[in-house]
Amino acid sequence: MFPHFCNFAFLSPIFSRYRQCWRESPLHTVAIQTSLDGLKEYVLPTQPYSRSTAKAEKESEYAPWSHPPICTSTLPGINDTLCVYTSPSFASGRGISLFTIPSLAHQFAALPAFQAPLPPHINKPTHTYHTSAIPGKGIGMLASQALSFGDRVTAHTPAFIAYLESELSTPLRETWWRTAVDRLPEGVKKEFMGLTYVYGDERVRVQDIVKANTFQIEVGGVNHLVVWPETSRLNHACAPNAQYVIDTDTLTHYVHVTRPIAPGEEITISYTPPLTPTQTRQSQLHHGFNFICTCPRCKSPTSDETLSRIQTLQAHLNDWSPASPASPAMAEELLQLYCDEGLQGFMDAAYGFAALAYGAVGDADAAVRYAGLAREAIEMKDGRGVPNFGLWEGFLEGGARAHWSWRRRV
Ligand SMILES: C[S@@+](CC[C@H](N)C(=O)[O-])C[C@H]1O[C@@H](n2cnc3c(N)ncnc32)[C@H](O)[C@@H]1O
Repeated sequence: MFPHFCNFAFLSPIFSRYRQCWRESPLHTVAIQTSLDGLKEYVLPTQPYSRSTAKAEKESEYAPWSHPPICTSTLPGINDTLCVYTSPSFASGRGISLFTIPSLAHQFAALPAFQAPLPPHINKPTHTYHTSAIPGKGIGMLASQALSFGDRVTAHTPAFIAYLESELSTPLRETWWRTAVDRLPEGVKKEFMGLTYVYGDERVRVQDIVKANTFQIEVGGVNHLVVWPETSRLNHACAPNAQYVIDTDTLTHYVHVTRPIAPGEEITISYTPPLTPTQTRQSQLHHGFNFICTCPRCKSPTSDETLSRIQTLQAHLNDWSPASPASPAMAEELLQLYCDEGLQGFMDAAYGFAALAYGAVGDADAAVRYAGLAREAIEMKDGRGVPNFGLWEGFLEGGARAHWSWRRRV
């Protein structure tokens, strides 16, 4: 049985913030939903692309894609075809392959990522980390030097993007995805094929790799699975010391440090929403990622009590009725609890509550300080395109005194 894989991504403007699990069916029970006629239109999955083919001479017709797209027949559930699009020259020759519908490939191709040279820090090796085997976790990423809040750990473009569908059978999907991966330049293809997997079944190796390593993004209203090979080595912790964000213009996956990391310490992100109870997180990790989390938060006897106190405090701070017990002291307690739980990468809401709580008692300096921290935390977690970023930007531009919350609790 295939488990499902969960991960998150946040995107705009053609993207939107999204969090969802990828559920896959067992290989042996998946019905082939495309007609046999459609098979005639498939190319051989492992047939290597030859630039000497006549079609390659017309490559500019397909720019930025190097090959004439090869497509499925029209799939009834989406009333469209899915095609393989590859650009070996993407990101200075790192390359990228997509499996998506033509209109969305067009949207991807219009992104700055395809239209202009990428900023030089993207896809550059950094000296911040190295990979190593971690007992019980496979390969992980360890800090190569002391890292501080806000330090950038990685900035990479993806190798593989696939439309999330349930139209194709697992074997057929494997055929198409393999074609997409086979067309990548050798370096990134090797990295992709060397990534970890869940089942170990060679027949579905590409899907297996995607299952263990994918993030999801929504593009034009459609979920896509995305693999960033370097970032894939980040293991999970329920109190992670790093946070990721995706720049939708450049398709770049960034990872930043959210609390000090000592040399040799493992760098981690959270695969699950960390403000859910231990059992929920455990179940998601087990079913989605096939491992039992043994991190300190999962073993802590008081972590769930702290979560419930966090929720109570947030409910009070969100209560603007005259009877509300909300106060700056309550906001400070909330901030402390987030820190105690190791959730420094998820403090945007807590900082926001603090900004409002201080503004509500007429402390403009503290309100502005916390609004700035809320904006910074959102930028690091969700990017600048999300509405909450604009909300705090607006607060800071207008000033605490102009905000609706000003002196609302005096
Ligand atoms: C995205 S990969 C992370 C890198 C992976 N460890 C590797 O060897 O390439 C996800 C897989 O890593 C392993 N993993 C990640 N975090 C873990 C943790 N906290 N404990 C145990 N295994 C973990 C699981 O096997 C999971 O399916």
